[in-house]
Amino acid sequence: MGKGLFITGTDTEVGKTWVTSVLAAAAARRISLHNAGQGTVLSNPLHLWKPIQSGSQPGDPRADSFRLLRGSGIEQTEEETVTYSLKAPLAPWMAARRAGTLIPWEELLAEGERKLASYPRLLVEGAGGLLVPLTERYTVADLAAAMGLPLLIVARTRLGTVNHTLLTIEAARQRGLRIAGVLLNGYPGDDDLALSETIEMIEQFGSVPVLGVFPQLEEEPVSMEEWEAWRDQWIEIVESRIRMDEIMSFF
Ligand SMILES: Nc1ncnc2c1ncn2[C@@H]1O[C@H](COP(=O)(O)OP(=O)(O)OP(=O)(O)O)[C@@H](O)[C@H]1O
Ligand SMILES: C[C@H](N)[C@@H](CCCCCC(=O)O)NC(=O)O
Ligand SMILES: [Mg+2]
Repeated sequence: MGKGLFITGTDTEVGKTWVTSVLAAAAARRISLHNAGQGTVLSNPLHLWKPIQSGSQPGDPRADSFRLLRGSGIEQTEEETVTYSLKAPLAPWMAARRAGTLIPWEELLAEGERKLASYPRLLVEGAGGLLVPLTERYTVADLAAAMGLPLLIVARTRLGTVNHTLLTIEAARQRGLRIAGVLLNGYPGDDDLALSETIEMIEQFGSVPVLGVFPQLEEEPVSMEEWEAWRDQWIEIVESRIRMDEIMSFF
């Protein structure tokens, strides 16, 4: 069985797609360097999966399936990246219901199992936060639990995030989920004291490590060349500010 991490967030729009793609880019680079040192070349060192996306279709530059691949530089198709795409920008259960369908839960789990068995490393991005309903019975947390993957929780840096993060941690623990750690995203660089206090509160009350802080940067690029430069810039940030060894010990 391959190893993997399930990336969730304290909310929708916290930066899960952004964080997942730059972690994948940095991890792929590390793996390629390691393999080259050993004289082996692996074309796909890791695989990305967005089980369900709502509000966009493959091919749309705003779709998570598109941005995950552009941001990471990982070579896989968008069709391999996302399993179900739903038109309405809503919780997947409701987006599916509005489309007159239901996400087939057993098939979704089977696809997750297949991916875990097929790839040495898998990064999975949820939709919205941990308790977002995917079907009339199951949430994002149930998918992470069924796949047996530890959680990486992406949170904001602004006021309010301590509460959101601790609630997410508590809900995860209640469901028996393991937590690899928390990543804070979008720090505007304006108050280092408040940032370190936020980290201290999350670590002390949540008993989880905060594995790094991503700064707030300019908006995402458009052209291929811009995406490449964007990636390089983020790989440097990951290598200098994120505890990548600890993150990679999980996948
Ligand atoms: N560090 C950052 N600096 C600047 N903008 C960012 C940063 N991280 C994310 N963004 C922007 O914030 C928006 C939301 O990010 P993203 O799409 O990654 O959120 P998400 O948690 O994946 O949301 P969803 O629940 O829809 O999957 C995007 O427009 C993204 O470009
Ligand atoms: C539409 C969003 N972008 C997201 C789903 C977010 C659902 C949030 C529901 C809620 O917590 O109220 N979809 C997705 O990640 O594909
Ligand atoms: Mg996303």
